[in-house]
Amino acid sequence: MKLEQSIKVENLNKTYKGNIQALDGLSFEVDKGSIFGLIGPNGAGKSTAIKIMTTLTRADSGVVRIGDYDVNTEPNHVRKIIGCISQNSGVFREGTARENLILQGELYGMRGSKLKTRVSKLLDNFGLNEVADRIAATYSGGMLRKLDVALGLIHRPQILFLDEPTTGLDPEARSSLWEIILSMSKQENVTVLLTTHYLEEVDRLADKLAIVNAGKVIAEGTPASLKEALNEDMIHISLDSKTELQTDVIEKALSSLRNIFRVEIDGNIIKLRVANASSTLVDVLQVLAANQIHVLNTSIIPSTIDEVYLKYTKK
Ligand SMILES: Nc1ncnc2c1ncn2[C@@H]1O[C@H](COP(=O)(O)OP(=O)(O)OP(=O)(O)O)[C@@H](O)[C@H]1O
Repeated sequence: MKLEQSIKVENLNKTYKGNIQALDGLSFEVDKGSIFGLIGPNGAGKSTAIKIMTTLTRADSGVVRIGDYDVNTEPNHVRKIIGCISQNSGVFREGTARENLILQGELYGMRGSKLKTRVSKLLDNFGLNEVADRIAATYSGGMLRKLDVALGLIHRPQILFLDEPTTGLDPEARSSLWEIILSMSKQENVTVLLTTHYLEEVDRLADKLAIVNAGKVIAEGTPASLKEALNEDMIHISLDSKTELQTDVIEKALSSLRNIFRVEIDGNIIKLRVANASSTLVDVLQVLAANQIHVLNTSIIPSTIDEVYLKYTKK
């Protein structure tokens, strides 16, 4: 069954002055209520895509639909249903968190008890109650970023755009911010599109991701499906340290097997990069046993999203 889409990007092109091509046929779709990661090297075109999707700039050609609206012909409708957190903070540093949130709500036409209740809920959910009445200039980087995201959510957007939201935060602040974003997106059924250079974040958080390079999507899928498609896991085999290591025998024995891309012998551990790890491990153990090489234990280490990313972006 095809899910309802919140974002549809079709064949987007954008060339900046000086003939700098930022987007070259970028296309992808984001399911409603899901978390979607756009990853790619510096200059791949992620921020440009976000600027187009959030109506801050226009594409030269291509179609973008945000919810039920077209960014070119209905930008005002788009702006009402999205929240954006850009790389630069939008917090007014001389105001408190509460004042920032009230001001932002008023900009969206919210007033009275409705606004007050929303501000209290966001201060609560983002753990900003204690500092709510202190000016933002005194906040830590983590608190400022939380306030930024809270500002983006004040008007209950359907779709939240986060451009590198956690850059510069320490691991604890990053994980705490993500926990809140995840919980808010589930509570309020918000679709989240994020860009980040922290690949383990998209691996853990994103339902789907797209790898962008030179302005186009070069790979797309769930983190698990992309890793599976890479089909390059590691096998580590520990050998008995009491027996003398016969490197040449091991290398010769393993060279008869298919599915092994790389063999490295590190002390008493044989490290193999392989395809079809489970069945290859069975073959490896048989070959080692036939050569009287005694194995103590084995482990399969699945490939990471970093490896998927490097494979596609290094091409
Ligand atoms: N306003 C602009 N004028 C001219 N060139 C631009 C402008 N904005 C971006 N570019 C260029 O367009 C290309 C794509 O940039 P963009 O910022 O969209 O990439 P990105 O993937 O977001 O990179 P990063 O990860 O560094 O934020 C780059 O070559 C960049 O130098």
